[in-house]
Amino acid sequence: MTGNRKHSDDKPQAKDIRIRDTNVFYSNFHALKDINLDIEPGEFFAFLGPSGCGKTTLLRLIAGFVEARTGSVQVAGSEILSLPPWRRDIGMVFQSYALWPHLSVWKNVAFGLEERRLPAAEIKQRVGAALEIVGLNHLGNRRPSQLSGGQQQRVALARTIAIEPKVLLLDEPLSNLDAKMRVQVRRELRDLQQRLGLTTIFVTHDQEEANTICDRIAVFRDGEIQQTGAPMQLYERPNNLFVAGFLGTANILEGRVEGSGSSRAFEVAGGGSIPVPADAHVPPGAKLVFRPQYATIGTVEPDAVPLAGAIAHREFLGATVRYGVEIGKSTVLVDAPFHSGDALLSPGSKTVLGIKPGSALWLAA
Ligand SMILES: Nc1ncnc2c1ncn2[C@@H]1O[C@H](COP(=O)(O)OP(=O)(O)OP(=O)(O)O)[C@@H](O)[C@H]1O
Repeated sequence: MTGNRKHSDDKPQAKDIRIRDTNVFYSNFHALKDINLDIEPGEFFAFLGPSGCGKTTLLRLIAGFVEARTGSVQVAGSEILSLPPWRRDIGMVFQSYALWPHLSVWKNVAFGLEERRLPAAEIKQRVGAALEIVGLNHLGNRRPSQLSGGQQQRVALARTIAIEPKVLLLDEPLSNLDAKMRVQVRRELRDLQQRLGLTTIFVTHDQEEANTICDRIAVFRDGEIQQTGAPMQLYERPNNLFVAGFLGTANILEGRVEGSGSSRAFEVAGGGSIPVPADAHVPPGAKLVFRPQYATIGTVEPDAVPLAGAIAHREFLGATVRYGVEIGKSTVLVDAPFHSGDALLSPGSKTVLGIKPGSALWLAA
């Protein structure tokens, strides 16, 4: 992108981030608890979790706006917690974009470079290159108020890229955009991140956003990381009920495991029994969890177990019909494929679900 990059492919060398035994308090409130996390060079990594779980606090800790009581954060092998924010070489894009309203797009992008007192020729080159990367070179003279939300977001990105950070931090950067723009801009973000090869952390509470653009995700809850993994891994093999419920729709059947060894069975609260596969690891207090597409409705395949239920509600979604089905004390969601001419099941009618024990998850809180 600019003259002082050392690599032949014109990409900065991607940096890794290592976070160890990190605790953050706001007065007496324990906001981050024993965080340990490795982010690989060039990874697009998401901090995902509900509001107030500590995602932004960890991002701000890395950026230098929050202090840790214990622990360490290393970027490319160097400890950064003792450095002030401006010496960390970390670029952060805020939810609000934080653009200067009275400055042109060009001036907004140049601002951080002027602060660093770079030579005018280099500023010109870097601003031009950064605006080129985000496709806004033709709008350099406009003010932020004369841009769409997506364009403003790209100016904020350009401003951050221009300082050539080692690491890019994005704090819910799409939340001010409407649904259609969000989908478009998130693809652009992914594409840009790949081209720049920058290690990037993306904070979001939207699992679809995290799933679609990130290589790996850390799921947060109450200041702790519950699980870290690739989106598919978290979806297919969640550690607990919270992670299962946060990534996609998870049906939880109330009940308990009884028996032992090869005769274990999950006794469904309100009626029904499902054998537990011999190799299944079942934590104490586990519930049976399954995804809506892993049960059949009205038919039971040979390796599945029947459970009697009643239709509580239905939603016609086009390619599928999503039924709410009451099974004992639980209501679960099941997707049935829809073909033209199919008769839909009516709320109140009795039905049977087919559940394959092998596709079930056994998860505790
Ligand atoms: N400056 C502060 N002083 C005291 N408590 C704070 C401060 N900043 C954040 N908190 C609290 O710390 C917890 C974590 O906040 P944080 O902003 O990291 O959450 P988050 O997961 O990013 O949430 P959101 O998605 O709503 O932004 C919350 O309970 C919040 O109220």
